[in-house]
Amino acid sequence: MSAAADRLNLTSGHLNAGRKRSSSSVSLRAAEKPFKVTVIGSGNWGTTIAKVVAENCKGYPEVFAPEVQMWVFEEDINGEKLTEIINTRHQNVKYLPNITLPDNLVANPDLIDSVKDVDIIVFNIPHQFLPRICNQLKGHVDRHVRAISCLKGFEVGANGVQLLSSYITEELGIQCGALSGANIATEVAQEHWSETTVAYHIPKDFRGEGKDVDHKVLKALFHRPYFHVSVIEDVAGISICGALKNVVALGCGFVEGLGWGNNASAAIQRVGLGEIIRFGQMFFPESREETYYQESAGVADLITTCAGGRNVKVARLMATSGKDAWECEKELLNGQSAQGLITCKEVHEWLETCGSVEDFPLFEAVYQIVYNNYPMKNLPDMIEELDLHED
Ligand SMILES: NC(=O)C1=CN([C@@H]2O[C@H](COP(=O)(O)OP(=O)(O)OC[C@H]3O[C@@H](n4cnc5c(N)ncnc54)[C@H](O)[C@@H]3O)[C@@H](O)[C@H]2O)C=CC1
Ligand SMILES: O=C(CO)COP(=O)(O)O
Repeated sequence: MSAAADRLNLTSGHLNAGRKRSSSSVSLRAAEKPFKVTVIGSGNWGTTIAKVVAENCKGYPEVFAPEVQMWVFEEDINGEKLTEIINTRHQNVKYLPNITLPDNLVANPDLIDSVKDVDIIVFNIPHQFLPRICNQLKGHVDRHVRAISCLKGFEVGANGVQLLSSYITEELGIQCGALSGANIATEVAQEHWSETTVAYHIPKDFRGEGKDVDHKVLKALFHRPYFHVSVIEDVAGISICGALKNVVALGCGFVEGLGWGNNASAAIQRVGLGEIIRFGQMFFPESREETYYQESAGVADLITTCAGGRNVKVARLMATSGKDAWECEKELLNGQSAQGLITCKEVHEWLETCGSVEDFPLFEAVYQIVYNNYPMKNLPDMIEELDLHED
């Protein structure tokens, strides 16, 4: 095959869409051996991303193996296994109802079997389950496998506060980037247009174009006509915003539930964005400030989550019902997870460890409301009292 012939000219609607820094070229080298892709996770976002990935793997057989495995945490749904329902009716009736999934997406309840001979793993589970999943995967994933984390959260432990992509790299010894954006799953699943950001560092042991995963391969894997992808390098920036906007969204839900309206919600988002950026500067100096403003994973995700995400809904119900966070999550989400409830605790623990709680009054206020029943109506004072700009 000639050099020209072995390059795929992906349609302009594919690689060329939008402003893109990483993929000025529209050509993508056919893989020597098509990359085999597995998605770990089958919740609301897990299933949506699996649909996106399966559509592209079917569309680009020169680059990807058409069959995509999706690891499913098996559940019994009215006497039927969820995996059987997905594989026969091509719907995830519990976590993404009324969306038809591609028939090349195969649900697999066996985690280890789902990553057999895999080249690319897309992690997409609620982040509290990641340590157990990584533990199970240890020894079953080759070091040349590449990964993308779609999770939003942090891991806080003996190593301090860690990005989930770094945690995956450390636990499994594989290169891992991240995908994050203004992406309410059901809207993406319904193929309403949105943008996202993928961030990935090319590893030192990169084996070459056509043999290994690079920015163009990642763009081909995730970009759809209805899901426009920007590929950048700032893994830390997109991950910090993805994790922390869930905490800010809880604050928005509280003031909305109290009936304070749009001004109060905007004030929470303003303060929240400032704290997100400060958190990045203090603990992940490698993150880039422009990521927060320019990328979908930045302020756009903050806006969409505060407008219509699950975290804001749970917090709103807490305010209107007086019920605790866990009751509200259970009542509203049918097994899905409002990640901000866990992230605000992780952030609090980390900030306490490093004596920085007072630098992040909104994050701390959200934590105190969720875990220690502080009155939400005191939120403005809780932010003001600790305001760094006061004399
Ligand atoms: N849903 C959304 O709109 C978006 C979510 N995200 C992020 O993606 C990540 C995954 O979220 P979703 O897919 O929405 O999950 P989800 O919130 O729908 O959670 C349900 C999933 O958790 C699984 N699960 C329950 N118990 C488990 C266990 N013990 N071990 C492993 N898995 C278990 C369920 O089987 C199900 O697949 C989260 O970090 C979330 O913040 C990111 C963008 C959009
Ligand atoms: O991350 C999300 C949108 O990008 C979804 O936010 P929620 O988890 O609050 O629904």
